[in-house]
Amino acid sequence: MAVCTVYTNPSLNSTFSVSRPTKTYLGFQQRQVFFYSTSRRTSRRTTSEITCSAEESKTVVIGLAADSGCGKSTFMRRLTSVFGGAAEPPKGGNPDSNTLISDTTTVICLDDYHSLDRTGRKEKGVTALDPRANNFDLMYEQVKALKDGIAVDKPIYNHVSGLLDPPELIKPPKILVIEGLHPMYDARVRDLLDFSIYLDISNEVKFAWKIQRDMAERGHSLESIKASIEARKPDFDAYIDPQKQYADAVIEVLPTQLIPGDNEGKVLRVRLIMKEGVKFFNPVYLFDEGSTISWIPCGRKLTCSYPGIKFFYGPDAYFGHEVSVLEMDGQFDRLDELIYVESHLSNISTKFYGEVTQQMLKHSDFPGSNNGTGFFQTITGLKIRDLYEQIIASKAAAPLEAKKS
Ligand SMILES: Nc1ncnc2c1ncn2[C@@H]1O[C@H](COP(=O)(O)OP(=O)(O)OP(=O)(O)O)[C@@H](O)[C@H]1O
Ligand SMILES: O=C(CO)[C@H](O)[C@H](O)COP(=O)(O)O
Repeated sequence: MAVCTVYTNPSLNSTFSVSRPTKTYLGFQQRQVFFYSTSRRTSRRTTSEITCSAEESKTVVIGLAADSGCGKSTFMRRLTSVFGGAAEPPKGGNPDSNTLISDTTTVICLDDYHSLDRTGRKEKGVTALDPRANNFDLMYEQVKALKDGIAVDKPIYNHVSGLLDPPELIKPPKILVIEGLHPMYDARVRDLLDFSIYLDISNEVKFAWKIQRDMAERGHSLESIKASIEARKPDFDAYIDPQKQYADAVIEVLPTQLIPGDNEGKVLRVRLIMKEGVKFFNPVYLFDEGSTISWIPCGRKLTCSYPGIKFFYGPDAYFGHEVSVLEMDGQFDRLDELIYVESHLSNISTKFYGEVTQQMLKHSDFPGSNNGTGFFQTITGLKIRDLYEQIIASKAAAPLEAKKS
C-alpha cells in the first residue's frame, strides 16, 4: 500500500492512512481508506475519504515552452521568486540534475524525457526537437501521476555527458512547472496543464542572444552558432513553434520599431499576448479594458533616453482566439520609476502597491530587467500565483459544495 498521508478522525477516535487512488468522484481521485484502531483494521468508504483525496490532488501544472537559449531559466527564476524562497536542485542528488525545487514549486525540464541520448540522436540523424527523440508516453504518465499526488522516478538527461542518468525521485509539489521544448506538443500532456506559456523569440533576437551567450560565455565561433541555429530551424518550425497556438499567454520578443532597421537585439519590442476566456486568468490591461491605447510614458515621471519607450494595449486575434495584447517597445533607464507604469496597469494580481517594481528591482541583474521581457515575465509570474490561489480556493470549496447538494 502506498501511504500518502495520515489523518486523525476525531469521531472514530482512530488514525487512518490512505492508499493509492482507486477511481474518480466529483473530479477528485478517490482513494481506498484504511481505518486503524487498536484491536482491528477495517476498510470502508466515507465522506472523509473524499475530503482527504481532494487535499492530496492539488498540484497545479504550468507548461512553459521555448527553444533552447530563449530565457526559460531566467523566467523560472523570476517565477519562483514571486512565491518566495530559493529554488535549488534536489538535495544530495545528481549534481547534473535539471530540476529546481522550492517550497512551493518544482520545475522539471522536459529534456529529461529525451529517449535518445546524444550519441543515439547522432546515429539516428535526429535532433532533440524531433518527437522521435522524446518519450511522450512516459512524460504523460509522470506528469499525470504528479498531478494526482503521486511521486515519480523521473529520468535525468545529463547535459554535461549527453547521457541518460539514473532517475531521481520527484514528489508532488504545490505547483509543478514543466519547461522545455515540448510541453504542449502531446495532446495528453497539454490537457494536464492548468496554464501554458510560450516564449516566442524572433529569429533576429534569438540570434543576438545566442551570440552573446555562446560566443562570450562558451567560446563558440560565429559560424558554429549560425550553423547550429540553421540546423535546428526545420525541426523548430515543425515541432516547437506550432505549440504557441495552444498557449494561454505568449511573450513575443521582436526587434524594436523605435530605431528603423535595427536588428541588434539590444532594444526590444515585447508583446504579452493573453488569451481571453481562460479560467482563473484575467488579462492585464492598460487604462481601460478592451480599448485600444497607445501610450508614451516618457516625460516628468519616467526618464527615457533614446529611443524612448512606447506602450500599446488592445484587443486582437491570435490563431483564431480572442486575445488582449500589451506591448512595450524600448527600455527603462531607471527601474525605480517603473512604479509609474505599474500604477497605470490593472489586473496585474499584485498583493501590494508596487510589487512588480519591487520584484524587478530585486532581480535587476537578470537578463531583460530593463525591458519588456523582464517586466512581462514578472507580471506573468504574479498571474500564475493568482491562478494557483484561485484553483486551490475552488478545490477547497468543491467538496463543501458537493456535501451541501
Ligand atoms: N530577456 C533577455 N534579454 C536579453 N538576453 C536574454 C534574455 N533572456 C535570456 N537572454 C540571453 O539568453 C541566454 C539564455 O537564457 P536562459 O538561460 O534563461 O535560457 P534557457 O531557455 O533556459 O536556455 P537553455 O535551454 O539553453 O538552458 C542568457 O544567458 C542571455 O544571454
Ligand atoms: O534543445 C535542447 C534543449 O535544451 C538541447 O539541445 C537538447 O536537450 C540536447 O542537449 P545537448 O545539446 O546538451 O545534448
